Amino acid sequence: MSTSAVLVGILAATLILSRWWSWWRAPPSLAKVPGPPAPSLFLGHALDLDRAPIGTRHNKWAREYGPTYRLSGPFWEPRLIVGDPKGLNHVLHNQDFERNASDRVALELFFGRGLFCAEGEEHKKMRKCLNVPFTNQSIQQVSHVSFDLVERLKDKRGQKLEGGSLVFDVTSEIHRLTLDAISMTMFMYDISTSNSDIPTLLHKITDSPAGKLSDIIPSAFASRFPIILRLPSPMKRWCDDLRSSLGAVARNVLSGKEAAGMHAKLLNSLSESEVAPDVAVAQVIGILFAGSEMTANVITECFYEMARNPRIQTRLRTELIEFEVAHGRKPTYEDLANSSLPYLEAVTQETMRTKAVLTELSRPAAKDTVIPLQIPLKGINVYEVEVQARTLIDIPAVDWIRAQGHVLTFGDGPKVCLGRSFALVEFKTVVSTIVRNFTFAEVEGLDLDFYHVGGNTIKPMVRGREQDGAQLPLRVSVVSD
Ligand code: HEM
Repeated sequence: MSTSAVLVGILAATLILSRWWSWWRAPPSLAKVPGPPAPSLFLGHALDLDRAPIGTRHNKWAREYGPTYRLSGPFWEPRLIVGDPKGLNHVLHNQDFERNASDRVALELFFGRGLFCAEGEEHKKMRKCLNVPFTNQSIQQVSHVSFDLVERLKDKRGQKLEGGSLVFDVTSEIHRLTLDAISMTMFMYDISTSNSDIPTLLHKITDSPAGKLSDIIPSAFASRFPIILRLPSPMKRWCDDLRSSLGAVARNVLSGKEAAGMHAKLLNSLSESEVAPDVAVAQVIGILFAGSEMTANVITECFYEMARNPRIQTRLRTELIEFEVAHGRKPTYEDLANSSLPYLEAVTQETMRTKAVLTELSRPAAKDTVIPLQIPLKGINVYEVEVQARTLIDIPAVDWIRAQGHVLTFGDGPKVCLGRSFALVEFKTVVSTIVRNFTFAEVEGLDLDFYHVGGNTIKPMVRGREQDGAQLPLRVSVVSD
């Protein structure tokens, strides 16, 4: 028998024993939490949940079992789903719940040891340093970059369409735009014109489909033995390559050749806080990644909804045209930031409310503790759940949570999104310019579903053509004035 087979055998046996030990030690209250039966003996709900289109499982279970219920992960690992308003607030604001150890190792592989891997005092210190370049004043100073980029995209697309209409995948252009926006504002670096391999690597990492057995089994082991994530794999290779390419950009930024705007503030803040060079590089990489991927996803989801709701699209365009007529100019940063266009503001808020692109916020308990609830556990009428250390707690991005007024799109608590103000202004800049100049329509005969993909985000796929990867084909036409 080969050494690797023996190693896998030992790991499997240890995992099964440790799961059995967890079950045995589990507080009785967790065993009493209601939940759906697992469709697979060994994989629990993991495979089914990862393969199902977004929104089709959690919403149904919440109706049946209430907002707090229990699922099974691979090898009988209990997962507590907390959609209760008081419960989720408690989890997100309390230091007894930390980011998943395997997520932290994965994020360290992605970005290096920065904000995404830190907890407690270390996280607080890093966050204080990184908050400095994200003030409204700094965002205003760099807002022209997004305006210039979207104008460039508008002109390029306008020329290709020659006044007519075309069907094309809108995701790639928007991803490139948001990557350029963050890299140019934060780092004075234009990735698109640099022939860099960064966009291709990002694409490979974030478009790798979830729901594959070959991913679920290792990630089940990784939750107990995070070191597994460091073993050779295509994902690890892409991450290493990405880190070295982004690292080269980051080191250039940190050498401080150019010093203006947000870039200078980030630089000064990192140097004043005496951040070690490898941590500074990790912070820069993390911001580049988080700043491009999430914003692109939420913008493309908005275009999809515009295509499905022509009435809303027309109303938004009318507001934009009326604004231009009344003011003799296009909306500026101040107009967008101060919500001077009420319908654009409503479209933005509604997109943020309904399109959380991070599918779930996972926070395992760091110690044995109790989660208070507003709505009692179904069937047993109890207003709290006892959890033991390492119990995996998931807050899913789903309709019933939003219906209670919790917009968790940017998370909440001490780890709330660092770039939310930046993202909101960028969203409004891109959506207002593109919708003013182009119309979007669904493509007849194509149905789209949204799936959980690698990188824990949501991406669209064409039904029946899922193997082609993430894409959002829409019919785009030029608006004639
Ligand atoms: C619409 C766009 C965006 C969405 C939906 C989004 C969503 C989120 C969410 C849900 C979290 C919390 C994760 C958790 O609790 O574990 C988060 C964290 C974070 N986001 Fe964003 N984000 C967006 C844009 C951005 C941008 C533009 C940047 C940077 C310029 C950014 C940088 C970060 C960073 C650094 C964190 C980690 C915060 C910490 O751990 O303290 N995000 N984001």
